[in-house]
Amino acid sequence: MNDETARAEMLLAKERHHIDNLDAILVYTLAERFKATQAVGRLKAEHELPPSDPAREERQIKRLRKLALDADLDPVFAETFLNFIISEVIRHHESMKK
Ligand SMILES: C=C(O[C@@H]1C=C(C(=O)O)C=C[C@H]1O)C(=O)O
Repeated sequence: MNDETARAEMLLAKERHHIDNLDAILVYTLAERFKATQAVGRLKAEHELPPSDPAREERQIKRLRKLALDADLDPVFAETFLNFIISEVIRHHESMKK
């Protein structure tokens, strides 16, 4: 292995370590989000409120698209990702219904 390859390997390992830390943040963040949405789901089930709230979702998507643009993240990706999470949350809320 020449010096340049060795340096590339070192940079790769460093970036991958950074990625691993970011993945951990994502997992813990998602876990916290699902804990919060579970609490919302319990309230909805107890008070016979509908599992989904399309108006709230519309506001969230609008806000998230703006945040994504500010953060240099593809807003279409951000929207798809949030919709994926929200549909899982709604599925949980459906199953909590009495
Ligand atoms: C968590 C809620 O339930 C649903 C899930 C949402 C979410 O995951 O952000 C948003 C709106 C609802 O469709 C809520 O009503 O706040």
